[in-house]
Amino acid sequence: MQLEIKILTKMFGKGMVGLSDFSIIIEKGVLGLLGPNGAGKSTLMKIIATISKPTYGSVLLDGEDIVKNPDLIRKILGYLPQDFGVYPNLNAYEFLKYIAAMKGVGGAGLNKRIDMLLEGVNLIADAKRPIGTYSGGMKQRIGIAQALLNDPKILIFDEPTVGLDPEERVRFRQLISEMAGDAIVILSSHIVSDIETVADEVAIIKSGMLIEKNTAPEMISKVENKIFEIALSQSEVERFKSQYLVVNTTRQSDKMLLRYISGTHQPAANSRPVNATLEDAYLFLTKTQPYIR
Ligand SMILES: Nc1ncnc2c1ncn2[C@@H]1O[C@H](COP(=O)(O)OP(=O)(O)OP(=O)(O)O)[C@@H](O)[C@H]1O
Repeated sequence: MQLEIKILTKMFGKGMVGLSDFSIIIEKGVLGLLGPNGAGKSTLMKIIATISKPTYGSVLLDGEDIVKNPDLIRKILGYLPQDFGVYPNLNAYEFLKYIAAMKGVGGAGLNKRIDMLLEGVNLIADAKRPIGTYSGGMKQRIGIAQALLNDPKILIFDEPTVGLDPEERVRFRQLISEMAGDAIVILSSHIVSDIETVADEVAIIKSGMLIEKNTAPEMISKVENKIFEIALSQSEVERFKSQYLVVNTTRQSDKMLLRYISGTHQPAANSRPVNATLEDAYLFLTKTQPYIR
């Protein structure tokens, strides 16, 4: 299975651009979308989920355009939107049965699948109380379960880990690894480590355009030997920031410890090299690299 997105553009009123000539090929596995606020991640996911139509461009599922024929993807799609709403008076079982009916999922195995999903998102114990009484993280988990109801071949999760505590984030990653199988899974997050642990490939988006699509180790290799730390006094920090791309600043007794990317410059005197992370690569690529056209 393959999704080929070709020169996709989404323009909103008043000249707002959601996506601009965006092209990417997505194949089986987990693709993590990273990008600053307003980069276009949700816009891209909504168009693939056929919730929104592009201004122009096409989305081909194994060669067939789903913009023209949305039913091709809808029956094999699981989607968790960013602003997932629930019916507060229904309990988890009732809600999932309702979504199953809307998706046309039924049959003898439905109750078993609902139990398995509720187990997977750790909601069995709370499954009989109204969703309106759930915490934000619990609502997010019922959202994850509903996206998986129809054993989808294409799964789209818009910021699925928002509101999840660390233990639930680990559980989510396990669930995705178990469920992914032969599916295409697309997920966005602002938490780089969430993407790094679960994604086979990462796409970095900025201003509606693709900056890089690669595996996390390949991206990290682009900043290998470029990451340094230096301890400076408070008065030296601003000048240093004007010369180098500083990715993190922490206080260390009377000094400031700056983590920075040397880029094409020589590292500053008295710096020490440190191992690069995906977060460093992300910041380097979003701050310095041109867009892919
Ligand atoms: N309905 C809309 N009307 C006008 N502009 C919109 C609309 N939806 C999105 N945009 C604009 O399109 C751009 C991309 O937005 P989008 O929500 O896709 O970004 P995002 O990467 O998902 O951001 P975030 O990480 O903050 O969720 C932004 O500039 C946003 O303001």
